This record gives sequence, structure tokens and C-alpha cells, in this order.
Amino acid sequence: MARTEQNEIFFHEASFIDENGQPQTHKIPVVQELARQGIQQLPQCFVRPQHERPSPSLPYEGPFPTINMANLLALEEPVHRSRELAKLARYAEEWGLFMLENHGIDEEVVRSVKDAVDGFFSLGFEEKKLSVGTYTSVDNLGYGRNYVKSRGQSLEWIDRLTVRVAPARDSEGLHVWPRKPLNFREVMEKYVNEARRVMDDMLVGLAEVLGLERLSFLKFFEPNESVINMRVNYYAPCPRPDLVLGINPHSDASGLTLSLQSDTTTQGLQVLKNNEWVTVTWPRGTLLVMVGDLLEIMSNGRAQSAWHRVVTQKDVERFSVALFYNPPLRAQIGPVVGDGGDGDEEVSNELNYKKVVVEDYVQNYYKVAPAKEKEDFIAFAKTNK
Ligand SMILES: O=C(O)CCC(=O)C(=O)O
Ligand SMILES: [Fe+2]
Repeated sequence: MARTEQNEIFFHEASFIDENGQPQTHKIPVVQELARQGIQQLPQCFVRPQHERPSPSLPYEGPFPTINMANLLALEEPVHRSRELAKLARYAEEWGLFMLENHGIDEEVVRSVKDAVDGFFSLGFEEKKLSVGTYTSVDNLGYGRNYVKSRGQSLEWIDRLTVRVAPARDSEGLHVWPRKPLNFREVMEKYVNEARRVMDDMLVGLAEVLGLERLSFLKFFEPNESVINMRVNYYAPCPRPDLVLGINPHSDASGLTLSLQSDTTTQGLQVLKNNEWVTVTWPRGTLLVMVGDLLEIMSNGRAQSAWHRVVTQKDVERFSVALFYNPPLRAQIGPVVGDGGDGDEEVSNELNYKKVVVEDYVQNYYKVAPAKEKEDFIAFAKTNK
């Protein structure tokens, strides 16, 4: 058979420890490059078993959970504010995520983040690799593939860039920020500064509406030691969206996650609600807030982390920028229970979760991932009741 000229295939390298405790390296095709080459046939390594494939999912009927941040902060409008707070409690309990409008982050700042991401992902593969250094000791950070655990697992249709933004000293001495575009770091740090304020306000609002002291959650997030990881998820157009996932189902091992997405689409993210995958409708200009496992623990289960996944689209590229906001790695967190407003102190046998050290929780999470269901992750912090 005559051979036509082959396109060069680019690979990310993934190192992992296999089930026998042996270090392994696995080569993973760079999804963006496959898409750039216009492949029509999906490589087998991305094809999911039948039961994991995304069946068509309809957008949620009715207005998608949305919080208006301006109302939340409007102390001089107590009626608006308490209505918004009530919604916040309901969404945190029933959905684990919601859209955030009127978030107050300057439009220009958001625009510049999207431009910086576009600038980075429009570089060639080798140029991207050269632009970003590698973390030597920290797994799952840097430019590359998503977390890989074994050779047999279906690969996710994604390339991603993860940077530890805070504490800033964690990336000192390591070259981990992209050098291109030139303003990447400056733009992202400016955004993260504003985003942190939004997340802090959310933590205060959530504590308040759950009948807890205002700083009950925020107190775990010591400003100089808390960790913010920024993950840019890039999903290239996919020839067979019906056979793949952009990201496996998971909950985030964070306190809170705050995300923005590209203007190319209003879809991509799905959340499990009443055992059904629901497509998140994501209007332009809104941010997404997600409850992570650590906040579920801190709230003794009243806020529920969202079990979510990402689907891809045929001719549409999409990116999201997720900020994972965590207490310091060495911090011990645990459920905070108040008196529920009725003056009766809760007793300790009503605790559904144990105290855990953040680092231990995260380590276990990566040991378990990819998980089949949320319980696989969160069981680590549950009391045996
Ligand atoms: O792309 C998205 O909207 C979600 C990304 C996500 O779930 C993650 O980075 O943990
Ligand atoms: Fe996530």
C-alpha cells in the first residue's frame, strides 16, 4: 500500500507508579496537535467504554443556579441580600456549583486572561514546552497532559497548563510560568488577586447562611500560606465527541474552585444532579463557583462538592481557567458546626467528617483517582457512623 506522508506525532510524557510500585513512563499524544492535523479518526486510546460515553444531555430546564454577587454584598439592601444568601445555601447544598454574575472583576482583566491563554495555546508544541519549565518535585503541575495513572485508562481529550500561583514563593527558583506571551504572569496574578477577594466573600457568605460565625471557613485560608493552583484546561475540537470525555468525572480536591471559560461556547461542563448528567449553561461574562471536597468537610456536609465532568465538541475549541483555592497544605481542617441559630450546641457525634490535614487529603485523592464515584474520594474524611 502506498504510504502518504505521515504527520509527525507529538507526545506528552506521563510518569506514574504502577500497581506493582514500579515507576513507569507513558507517552500520550498531544491532543491539540492531533486536532491541528485535522485527524478524522479518533485514536483508540481516547475511546471510552460504552458506559462511560457521554449520552446526549439536555441543558437544565429552567434557570441554571445563578448568584448575583452584587446582591450578596449589598448590606444596605437587606431584603435582596437575604434572598441571595438563601439561594447561595440552596445551591451549595443541592448543586455544589453555581454561576456567578456581577462578580465585580474588571472586564478588562478577564479579557486579558483570555487573551493570554489564547496567546499561549496558539504557540507550537515545542515552543510551549520551551516556554514553560517543569516542576521537578510536584506532580500534576506544569504544561502537559492530565493526570494519568495506568497504561490502560482511556485518555482525556485535553491539554493543560497548571501553575501554582500562591504562595508565590512556591514557584520562586522554579521556572514554571510561561515566558510567552510576555505578560502571562502579570495578567494572571492581577486576575488571581481579584478572584481571591471573590472567593473570600463566598466563604464568608456561605458560613453566614449556614448559621456559622462569619469567619468559620475563611479562617482556614491563611492569606500568606493558602494555595491557589491555576489550571488552564484546553479542549481542542474533537472528531468524535460522542466517544470521549475532556475530563473524567471527579469532584475537586479544593476548598472552592472559581472558573472562567472561553467565549467560544456556552457549554462543555456537566454536573451530576439526581443521578443525571446535566449540561451547565455558562453565559458569557459569568464565572463558575464550585464547592470542593474540603469545603464539604468544613461544612460537615451541608455544602456538597460537585461531581462533574467535561464533554467535548466537534468543531469548537474551548478552554477554562480554574482556580483551586486551598488552605495551607499542612493545615488541619475539619467540620465546623455552630448552634444552627437555635442556641443548642451541636454535639460531637453529629460530625459526619473527621479532621484531616489538607496535604493528606490531596495525596489520597491522587492515589484514588480516577474515581468511579465521589465516595471513593471523600470517604477518606468521613467518620464511621
Ligand atoms: O473545563 C471545565 O469547565 C472544568 C474543568 C475541571 O473540572 C477542572 O479543572 O477540575
Ligand atoms: Fe474539576
